[in-house]
Amino acid sequence: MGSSSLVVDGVTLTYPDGGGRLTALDGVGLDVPAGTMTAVVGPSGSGKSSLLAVAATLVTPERGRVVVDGVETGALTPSEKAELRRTRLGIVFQQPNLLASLTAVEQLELMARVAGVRRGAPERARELLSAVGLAGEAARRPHQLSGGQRQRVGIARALMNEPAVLLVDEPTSALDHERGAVVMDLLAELTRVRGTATVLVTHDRARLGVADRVVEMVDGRLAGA
Ligand SMILES: Nc1ncnc2c1ncn2[C@@H]1O[C@H](COP(=O)(O)OP(=O)(O)OP(=O)(O)O)[C@@H](O)[C@H]1O
Repeated sequence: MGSSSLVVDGVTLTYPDGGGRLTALDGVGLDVPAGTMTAVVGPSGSGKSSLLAVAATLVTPERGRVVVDGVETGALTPSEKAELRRTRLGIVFQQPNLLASLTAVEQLELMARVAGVRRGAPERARELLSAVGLAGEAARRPHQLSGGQRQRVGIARALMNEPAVLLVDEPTSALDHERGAVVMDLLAELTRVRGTATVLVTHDRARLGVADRVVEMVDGRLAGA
């Protein structure tokens, strides 16, 4: 699939473990076309977070390739990788880590400023907050938002620089059932509307129906499609 926005191919990653090495990813391959969402499930310690870290270019695998939006990341310098993360990757962490002193709309505008994009940023920030159902909360600071609303600000912020690839770590872990369902539906909709190649790591098997594809990580290997 040459048109996939995210290609992970034959990736092996190990960590130091006592005197030896622990294999966290063992020849993992994953193609994620634009506008589709792949959910990654699997037991604790199976390698799901490691896969996201490799796809995010935060960790360099020993073997294999990671291609983001057509860019081979293997040959990039650290600063080129940082630039790639700012401009082509959207990352949603378990905890959105919003800045306490900034309003919702300012959290998004800051993202644009960091990426060096100023033109149209306020309008785009408001449009994205509206897309995640927070048009009325734009002027609120994190302590004035619920956990689910903060998570949605984190999602909107990740989309601020129009990333080709959206990486999402356990988006519903801090949310109750109903709010978790809202976030999953929202991610599926944003994936289609914004055309991102989305990878979502989750423990929650109840709402996998909204993903285009579900893969299971077991002992550092991917199974199922
Ligand atoms: N920085 C590290 N140094 C050493 N070992 C690590 C490191 N990070 C992860 N590991 C090990 O690599 C394996 C895969 O971990 P990883 O965090 O990717 O799993 P996971 O599926 O995301 O787990 P969880 O669902 O609990 O978050 C585990 O055995 C873990 O202990």
